[in-house]
Amino acid sequence: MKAKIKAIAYYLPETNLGNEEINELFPEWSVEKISGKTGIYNRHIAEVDEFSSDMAIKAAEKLFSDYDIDRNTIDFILLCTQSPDYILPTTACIIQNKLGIPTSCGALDFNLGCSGYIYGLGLAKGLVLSGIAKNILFLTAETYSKFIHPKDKSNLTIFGDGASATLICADDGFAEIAEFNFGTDGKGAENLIVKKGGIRFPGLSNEKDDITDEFGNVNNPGKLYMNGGEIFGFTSGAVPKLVQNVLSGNSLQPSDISMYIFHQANKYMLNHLRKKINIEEEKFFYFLKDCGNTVSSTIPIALKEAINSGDLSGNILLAGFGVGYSWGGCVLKMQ
Ligand SMILES: CC(C)(COP(=O)(O)OP(=O)(O)OC[C@H]1O[C@@H](n2cnc3c(N)ncnc32)[C@H](O)[C@@H]1OP(=O)(O)O)[C@@H](O)C(=O)NCCC(=O)NCCSC(=O)CC(=O)O
Repeated sequence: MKAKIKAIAYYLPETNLGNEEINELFPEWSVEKISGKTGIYNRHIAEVDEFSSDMAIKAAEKLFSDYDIDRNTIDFILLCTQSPDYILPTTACIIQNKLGIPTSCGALDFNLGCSGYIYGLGLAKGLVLSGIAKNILFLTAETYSKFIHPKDKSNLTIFGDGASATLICADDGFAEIAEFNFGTDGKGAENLIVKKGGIRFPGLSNEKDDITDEFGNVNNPGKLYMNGGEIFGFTSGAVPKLVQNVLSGNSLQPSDISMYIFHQANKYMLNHLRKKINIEEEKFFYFLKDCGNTVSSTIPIALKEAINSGDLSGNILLAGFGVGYSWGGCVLKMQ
């Protein structure tokens, strides 16, 4: 038996945040400076009353209608999110009910960021190959905008909200999910973190807790903190090794890969990785201009766009890396 991807869809919220608006707030960063550094021109931002379940449901409904999928066949829901609607219950349960998927399905959330799509494919493959499930609805959804401090220009330029839906089936689909490689280093936990709002430090962020650092950057323990330099250093070390491990785990050479689709962190990071790993530009997919870094949704969004562009074939190497630290990669064999 093989686990295969049968369908992918995604959803981006309607409200846009363009570089012009960010430049109005932070005149020291011109429109060109932002796009030149990040490769991002626009992000989509969830409405005040729009949450991860709402976005994941929209992505799933699009998947069902675009591919004419019968929701009664879904027997497992996986949701990757770090911005769940509630601490409990699991958001996947709310989604099962709202989508009208049969109660005979399993459903769970898992908390990962930019490596999350790869982990989800791994979990889905395990469920299929063990015979536990046949048709898995794998969702990713993040509303990072609700974590970002309005005065934090660095995170504002990079992250956007979004959701994706992928259907993984037993022996039915356009891409076989081949071999994986995973890694974790919790030493980096402090470098990408929202400290407040869990159980250790409960409560909402409060303006009086704002902290201004020596460079004038403002943050707050209830908002997203990113040490960009440290994350850059981690990624630069971990991802080349990850790619090597994924290639050897699949008994492939770099020349056997027809397209590399990495987590779309930002252009500066992606260009650095592409050059360091020595990947030809035409084999390296970029898709972040209009949506930014949507965390666990960047890979499925880019994969969908690469499929739409019409020339995806052979072996595709996916790689995700980020918060945790956590990383993972795998090969898709296009059918
Ligand atoms: C954030 C960065 C792009 C910042 O780049 P640098 O480290 O070079 O920045 P720096 O502070 O040294 O500044 C160098 C010059 O770049 C400018 N600069 C920095 N950030 C900028 C931005 N966002 N837009 C425009 N200009 C920017 C500075 O003003 C400065 O300009 P001048 O030279 O004119 O003074 C980079 O550190 C990076 O790529 N870090 C990794 C971030 C990342 O990948 N995060 C997501 C992974 S995890 C994830 O996605 C989420 C998850 O897992 O949940």
